[in-house]
Amino acid sequence: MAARVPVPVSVPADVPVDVPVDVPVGAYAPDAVHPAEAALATVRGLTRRFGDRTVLDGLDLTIERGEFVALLGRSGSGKSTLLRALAGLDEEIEGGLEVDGSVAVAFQEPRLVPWKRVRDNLTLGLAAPDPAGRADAALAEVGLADRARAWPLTLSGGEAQRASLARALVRDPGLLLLDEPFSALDALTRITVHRLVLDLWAAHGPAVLLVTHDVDEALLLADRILVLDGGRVAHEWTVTAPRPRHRDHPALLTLRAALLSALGVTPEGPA
Ligand SMILES: Nc1ncnc2c1ncn2[C@@H]1O[C@H](COP(=O)(O)OP(=O)(O)OP(=O)(O)O)[C@@H](O)[C@H]1O
Repeated sequence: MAARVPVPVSVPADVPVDVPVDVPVGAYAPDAVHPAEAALATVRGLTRRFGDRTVLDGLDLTIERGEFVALLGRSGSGKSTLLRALAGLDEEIEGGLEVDGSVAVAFQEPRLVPWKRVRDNLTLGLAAPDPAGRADAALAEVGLADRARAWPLTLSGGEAQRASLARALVRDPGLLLLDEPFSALDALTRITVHRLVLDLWAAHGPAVLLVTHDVDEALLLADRILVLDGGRVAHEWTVTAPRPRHRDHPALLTLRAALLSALGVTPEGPA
């Protein structure tokens, strides 16, 4: 069964296709399996082929409202492919995929439109009352109230990434997809942005699906950690350690070892 995923229609022509987009409720695969009552996103038998290569192979996944999920997997295992499918950016998927809410995406590079000021990047394609007011409120939340009229190229890496988060959040998404958004940041900025993301998550309550290569990042942030392998969710752990978490928490150390093993990393290096 081929899922019918519409191309988002609310995006103006000059917007790169990969800026956050609003995906209307029920826009996915009308004939997909209905999600369980509380589930925000339900994926059933998701398959994606590129030529004769099957990258996602009958993948099942459920994301509950408000939960923070981290997705790991070896390079090329299909993490970004899954995110693109959930964002409604891939029309060639097979299987059932349903999201009961709007979806926003933040990528590894902030991908701000360089010829638009920061505030205008946030309001681009935003169909909501008082877009400028909403944008300013979101910028204040990420500590960029004074950069609303700045050009994106004048922002530091951390500022640009915070602007990118604000651009996603201003859409008040039910599901926030984060595709390695912290990987290009230096270690100190990364810690600050981790805290910011947890604060924003607590304040706004979206479900988050974070793609990361960083095992510790997943352990510090997520309620649930998934490992993608063979085109499916091959491993899954629930993280119950209270937040704020410290990486030396005994439960996290045990989980860390299991995760590294699932990713094929031994203490001596890759298996
Ligand atoms: N448009 C495309 N055309 C052909 N092959 C593609 C396309 N997009 C992705 N692929 C292939 O699908 C596989 C999975 O890619 P994907 O980017 O989802 O992996 P990933 O797990 O996110 O990898 P990484 O961790 O390296 O970012 C890769 O082998 C990639 O070459």
